Amino acid sequence: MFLETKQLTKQFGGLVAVNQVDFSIEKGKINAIIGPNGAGKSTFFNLISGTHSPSSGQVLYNDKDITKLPPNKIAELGVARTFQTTNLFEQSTVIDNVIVGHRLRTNSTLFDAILRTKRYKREEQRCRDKAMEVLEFVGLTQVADQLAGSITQEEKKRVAFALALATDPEVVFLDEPAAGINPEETEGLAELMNKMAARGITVCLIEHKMKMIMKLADHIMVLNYGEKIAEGTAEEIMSNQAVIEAYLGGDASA
Ligand SMILES: Nc1ncnc2c1ncn2[C@@H]1O[C@H](COP(=O)(O)OP(=O)(O)OP(=O)(O)O)[C@@H](O)[C@H]1O
Repeated sequence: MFLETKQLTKQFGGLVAVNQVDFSIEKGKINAIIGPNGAGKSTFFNLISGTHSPSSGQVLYNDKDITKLPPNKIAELGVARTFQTTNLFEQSTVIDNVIVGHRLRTNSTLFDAILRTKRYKREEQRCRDKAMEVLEFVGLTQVADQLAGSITQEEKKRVAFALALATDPEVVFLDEPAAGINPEETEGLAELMNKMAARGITVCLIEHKMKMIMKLADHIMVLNYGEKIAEGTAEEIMSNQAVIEAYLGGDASA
Protein backbone atom coordinates (compact mmCIF):
# COMPACT_ATOMS: atom_id res chain seq x y z
CA MET A 1 0.00 0.00 0.00
CA PHE A 2 1.32 3.48 -0.91
CA LEU A 3 -0.02 5.81 1.77
CA GLU A 4 -2.85 4.93 4.09
CA THR A 5 -4.40 6.02 7.34
CA LYS A 6 -5.92 3.57 9.76
CA GLN A 7 -8.54 4.69 12.24
CA LEU A 8 -6.78 8.07 12.32
CA THR A 9 -8.18 10.26 15.09
CA LYS A 10 -7.38 13.70 16.51
CA GLN A 11 -9.08 15.24 19.49
CA PHE A 12 -8.67 18.84 20.57
CA GLY A 13 -10.02 18.75 24.12
CA GLY A 14 -13.63 17.58 23.76
CA LEU A 15 -13.73 18.15 19.99
CA VAL A 16 -13.01 15.21 17.69
CA ALA A 17 -11.59 16.98 14.62
CA VAL A 18 -10.70 13.74 12.78
CA ASN A 19 -12.63 10.64 13.76
CA GLN A 20 -11.35 7.13 12.95
CA VAL A 21 -10.58 7.83 9.31
CA ASP A 22 -9.41 4.99 7.06
CA PHE A 23 -8.14 6.34 3.76
CA SER A 24 -5.82 5.07 1.02
CA ILE A 25 -4.11 7.48 -1.30
CA GLU A 26 -3.86 6.15 -4.85
CA LYS A 27 -0.33 6.29 -6.19
CA GLY A 28 0.26 8.47 -9.26
CA LYS A 29 -3.32 9.76 -9.14
CA ILE A 30 -5.00 13.02 -8.10
CA ASN A 31 -6.71 12.44 -4.76
CA ALA A 32 -8.96 15.05 -3.15
CA ILE A 33 -10.42 15.65 0.26
CA ILE A 34 -13.56 17.74 0.39
CA GLY A 35 -16.03 18.70 3.08
CA PRO A 36 -17.63 21.74 4.71
CA ASN A 37 -15.69 24.29 6.75
CA GLY A 38 -14.37 22.74 9.94
CA ALA A 39 -14.83 19.17 8.66
CA GLY A 40 -11.26 18.27 9.65
CA LYS A 41 -9.53 18.42 6.26
CA SER A 42 -6.51 20.51 7.27
CA THR A 43 -6.16 18.57 10.52
CA PHE A 44 -6.10 15.35 8.49
CA PHE A 45 -3.24 16.80 6.39
CA ASN A 46 -1.44 17.91 9.56
CA LEU A 47 -1.64 14.38 10.95
CA ILE A 48 -0.12 12.88 7.79
CA SER A 49 2.68 15.44 7.50
CA GLY A 50 3.57 15.23 11.19
CA THR A 51 2.53 18.80 12.08
CA HIS A 52 0.12 17.29 14.64
CA SER A 53 0.44 13.92 16.27
CA PRO A 54 -2.74 11.83 16.28
CA SER A 55 -4.68 10.93 19.43
CA SER A 56 -4.93 7.39 18.01
CA GLY A 57 -4.61 5.51 14.74
CA GLN A 58 -1.80 5.14 12.26
CA VAL A 59 -0.27 6.60 9.12
CA LEU A 60 1.52 4.08 6.90
CA TYR A 61 3.71 5.15 4.01
CA ASN A 62 5.20 2.51 1.71
CA ASP A 63 4.30 0.04 4.46
CA LYS A 64 6.37 1.96 7.04
CA ASP A 65 4.68 3.37 10.15
CA ILE A 66 5.34 7.13 10.05
CA THR A 67 2.76 8.07 12.69
CA LYS A 68 5.24 9.32 15.27
CA LEU A 69 7.86 10.83 12.94
CA PRO A 70 8.59 14.58 13.05
CA PRO A 71 7.70 16.69 9.94
CA ASN A 72 11.30 16.94 8.66
CA LYS A 73 11.72 13.15 8.68
CA ILE A 74 8.40 12.69 6.88
CA ALA A 75 9.47 15.26 4.27
CA GLU A 76 12.79 13.41 3.82
CA LEU A 77 10.83 10.25 3.04
CA GLY A 78 9.19 12.06 0.11
CA VAL A 79 6.00 13.56 1.55
CA ALA A 80 5.65 17.30 0.82
CA ARG A 81 2.87 19.70 1.70
CA THR A 82 1.74 23.26 1.12
CA PHE A 83 -0.27 25.39 3.52
CA GLN A 84 -3.40 27.47 2.96
CA THR A 85 -1.24 30.58 3.17
CA THR A 86 2.31 30.43 1.97
CA ASN A 87 4.55 32.74 3.94
CA LEU A 88 7.33 33.68 1.57
CA PHE A 89 10.33 35.80 2.47
CA GLU A 90 8.98 38.85 0.66
CA GLN A 91 12.29 40.72 0.63
CA SER A 92 14.11 37.77 -0.98
CA THR A 93 13.93 36.75 -4.61
CA VAL A 94 11.61 34.00 -5.77
CA ILE A 95 14.55 31.69 -6.52
CA ASP A 96 16.10 32.26 -3.08
CA ASN A 97 12.76 31.31 -1.51
CA VAL A 98 12.65 28.09 -3.54
CA ILE A 99 16.31 27.13 -3.00
CA VAL A 100 15.50 26.39 0.66
CA GLY A 101 13.21 23.54 -0.40
CA HIS A 102 16.02 21.29 -1.62
CA ARG A 103 18.24 21.79 1.45
CA LEU A 104 16.74 18.73 3.11
CA ARG A 105 18.46 16.69 0.40
CA THR A 106 21.94 18.11 1.26
CA ASN A 107 24.52 17.21 3.89
CA SER A 108 26.43 20.46 4.45
CA THR A 109 26.87 21.50 8.07
CA LEU A 110 27.09 24.97 9.60
CA PHE A 111 30.85 24.43 9.57
CA ASP A 112 30.76 23.88 5.77
CA ALA A 113 28.65 27.02 5.34
CA ILE A 114 30.95 29.23 7.43
CA LEU A 115 34.11 27.98 5.71
CA ARG A 116 32.37 27.79 2.33
CA THR A 117 33.85 24.37 1.71
CA LYS A 118 33.77 22.63 -1.67
CA ARG A 119 30.92 20.44 -0.49
CA TYR A 120 28.92 23.51 0.53
CA LYS A 121 29.49 25.23 -2.83
CA ARG A 122 28.64 22.07 -4.74
CA GLU A 123 25.44 21.54 -2.79
CA GLU A 124 24.43 25.22 -3.07
CA GLN A 125 24.76 24.91 -6.83
CA ARG A 126 22.65 21.75 -6.76
CA CYS A 127 19.94 23.57 -4.76
CA ARG A 128 20.02 26.47 -7.23
CA ASP A 129 19.76 24.09 -10.21
CA LYS A 130 16.86 22.26 -8.57
CA ALA A 131 15.12 25.58 -7.83
CA MET A 132 15.42 26.63 -11.50
CA GLU A 133 14.18 23.22 -12.62
CA VAL A 134 11.03 23.40 -10.48
CA LEU A 135 10.43 27.07 -11.35
CA GLU A 136 10.47 26.03 -14.98
CA PHE A 137 8.09 23.19 -14.22
CA VAL A 138 5.56 25.55 -12.60
CA GLY A 139 6.07 28.22 -15.29
CA LEU A 140 7.80 30.89 -13.24
CA THR A 141 11.33 31.29 -14.64
CA GLN A 142 10.48 34.83 -15.76
CA VAL A 143 10.03 35.98 -12.14
CA ALA A 144 12.90 33.95 -10.62
CA ASP A 145 14.94 37.06 -9.80
CA GLN A 146 12.05 39.27 -8.69
CA LEU A 147 11.33 39.90 -5.02
CA ALA A 148 8.70 37.46 -3.74
CA GLY A 149 6.78 40.44 -2.35
CA SER A 150 6.30 41.85 -5.85
CA ILE A 151 4.70 38.87 -7.62
CA THR A 152 0.97 38.25 -8.13
CA GLN A 153 -1.24 36.09 -5.92
CA GLU A 154 -1.42 33.42 -8.62
CA GLU A 155 2.36 33.39 -8.96
CA LYS A 156 2.65 32.96 -5.18
CA LYS A 157 0.43 29.88 -5.45
CA ARG A 158 2.83 28.48 -8.06
CA VAL A 159 5.81 29.27 -5.81
CA ALA A 160 4.13 27.16 -3.10
CA PHE A 161 4.01 24.26 -5.60
CA ALA A 162 7.66 24.89 -6.52
CA LEU A 163 8.69 24.83 -2.84
CA ALA A 164 7.03 21.46 -2.38
CA LEU A 165 8.51 20.09 -5.62
CA ALA A 166 12.03 21.24 -4.67
CA THR A 167 12.03 18.61 -1.91
CA ASP A 168 11.87 15.86 -4.60
CA PRO A 169 8.62 14.45 -3.28
CA GLU A 170 6.82 11.26 -4.14
CA VAL A 171 3.53 12.71 -2.95
CA VAL A 172 2.40 16.32 -2.44
CA PHE A 173 -0.39 17.49 -0.15
CA LEU A 174 -1.85 20.77 -1.36
CA ASP A 175 -4.07 22.67 1.06
CA GLU A 176 -6.56 24.74 -0.94
CA PRO A 177 -4.12 25.50 -3.76
CA ALA A 178 -6.65 27.55 -5.74
CA ALA A 179 -8.07 29.70 -2.92
CA GLY A 180 -8.37 33.39 -3.77
CA ILE A 181 -7.62 33.21 -7.50
CA ASN A 182 -9.89 33.67 -10.51
CA PRO A 183 -11.41 30.88 -12.67
CA GLU A 184 -8.86 31.22 -15.47
CA GLU A 185 -5.97 31.02 -13.00
CA THR A 186 -7.68 28.08 -11.30
CA GLU A 187 -7.73 26.30 -14.66
CA GLY A 188 -3.98 26.90 -14.98
CA LEU A 189 -3.30 25.38 -11.55
CA ALA A 190 -5.46 22.37 -12.40
CA GLU A 191 -3.31 21.86 -15.50
CA LEU A 192 -0.23 22.03 -13.32
CA MET A 193 -1.61 19.35 -11.00
CA ASN A 194 -2.32 17.13 -14.02
CA LYS A 195 1.26 17.73 -15.15
CA MET A 196 2.54 16.66 -11.72
CA ALA A 197 0.50 13.45 -11.81
CA ALA A 198 1.70 12.77 -15.37
CA ARG A 199 5.27 13.01 -14.01
CA GLY A 200 4.42 10.29 -11.51
CA ILE A 201 4.02 12.58 -8.49
CA THR A 202 1.01 11.60 -6.44
CA VAL A 203 -1.24 14.56 -5.62
CA CYS A 204 -3.63 14.94 -2.70
CA LEU A 205 -5.47 18.22 -2.38
CA ILE A 206 -8.06 19.93 -0.23
CA GLU A 207 -10.29 22.24 -2.21
CA HIS A 208 -13.60 24.02 -1.93
CA LYS A 209 -13.93 24.67 -5.67
CA MET A 210 -16.26 21.81 -6.50
CA LYS A 211 -16.30 22.16 -10.29
CA MET A 212 -12.54 21.98 -10.39
CA ILE A 213 -12.40 18.96 -8.08
CA MET A 214 -15.05 17.02 -9.94
CA LYS A 215 -13.15 17.52 -13.21
CA LEU A 216 -9.68 16.96 -11.79
CA ALA A 217 -9.74 14.30 -9.09
CA ASP A 218 -9.49 10.57 -9.70
CA HIS A 219 -10.34 9.67 -6.12
CA ILE A 220 -12.29 11.76 -3.61
CA MET A 221 -12.91 11.43 0.12
CA VAL A 222 -15.61 13.45 1.84
CA LEU A 223 -15.24 14.43 5.48
CA ASN A 224 -18.04 15.78 7.63
CA TYR A 225 -17.60 16.58 11.32
CA GLY A 226 -14.29 14.66 11.23
CA GLU A 227 -15.82 11.48 9.82
CA LYS A 228 -15.43 9.97 6.38
CA ILE A 229 -18.93 9.92 4.92
CA ALA A 230 -18.05 8.90 1.37
CA GLU A 231 -15.21 7.91 -0.92
CA GLY A 232 -15.05 7.28 -4.65
CA THR A 233 -14.88 8.81 -8.11
CA ALA A 234 -16.39 12.21 -8.90
CA GLU A 235 -19.47 10.50 -10.37
CA GLU A 236 -19.94 8.36 -7.28
CA ILE A 237 -19.52 11.34 -4.97
CA MET A 238 -21.94 13.54 -6.91
CA SER A 239 -24.67 10.94 -6.73
CA ASN A 240 -24.03 9.94 -3.10
CA GLN A 241 -27.08 10.81 -1.01
CA ALA A 242 -25.13 11.34 2.23
CA VAL A 243 -22.84 13.81 0.46
CA ILE A 244 -25.69 15.67 -1.17
CA GLU A 245 -27.45 16.04 2.17
CA ALA A 246 -24.45 16.81 4.35
CA TYR A 247 -22.28 18.85 2.07
CA LEU A 248 -23.82 20.02 -1.13
CA GLY A 249 -27.06 21.13 0.47
CA GLY A 250 -29.12 19.24 -2.10
CA ASP A 251 -27.39 20.77 -5.14
CA ALA A 252 -24.72 18.47 -6.52
CA SER A 253 -23.86 20.86 -9.34
CA ALA A 254 -22.77 23.67 -6.97
N1 LIG B 1 -5.06 23.53 16.88
C1 LIG B 1 -6.36 23.39 17.13
N2 LIG B 1 -6.87 23.50 18.37
C2 LIG B 1 -8.18 23.34 18.63
N3 LIG B 1 -9.11 23.08 17.67
C3 LIG B 1 -8.68 22.98 16.40
C4 LIG B 1 -7.29 23.13 16.07
N4 LIG B 1 -7.17 22.98 14.71
C5 LIG B 1 -8.41 22.74 14.25
N5 LIG B 1 -9.30 22.75 15.26
C6 LIG B 1 -10.75 22.50 15.13
O1 LIG B 1 -10.89 21.24 14.48
C7 LIG B 1 -11.99 21.27 13.57
C8 LIG B 1 -11.48 20.89 12.19
O2 LIG B 1 -10.70 21.99 11.69
P1 LIG B 1 -9.94 21.93 10.30
O3 LIG B 1 -9.19 23.22 10.15
O4 LIG B 1 -9.17 20.68 10.20
O5 LIG B 1 -11.15 21.88 9.27
P2 LIG B 1 -11.16 22.12 7.70
O6 LIG B 1 -12.07 21.08 7.15
O7 LIG B 1 -9.78 22.17 7.18
O8 LIG B 1 -11.85 23.54 7.59
P3 LIG B 1 -11.69 24.70 6.45
O9 LIG B 1 -12.32 24.18 5.23
O10 LIG B 1 -12.47 25.83 7.06
O11 LIG B 1 -10.23 24.99 6.31
C9 LIG B 1 -12.59 22.67 13.66
O12 LIG B 1 -13.70 22.62 14.52
C10 LIG B 1 -11.45 23.50 14.21
O13 LIG B 1 -11.96 24.58 14.96
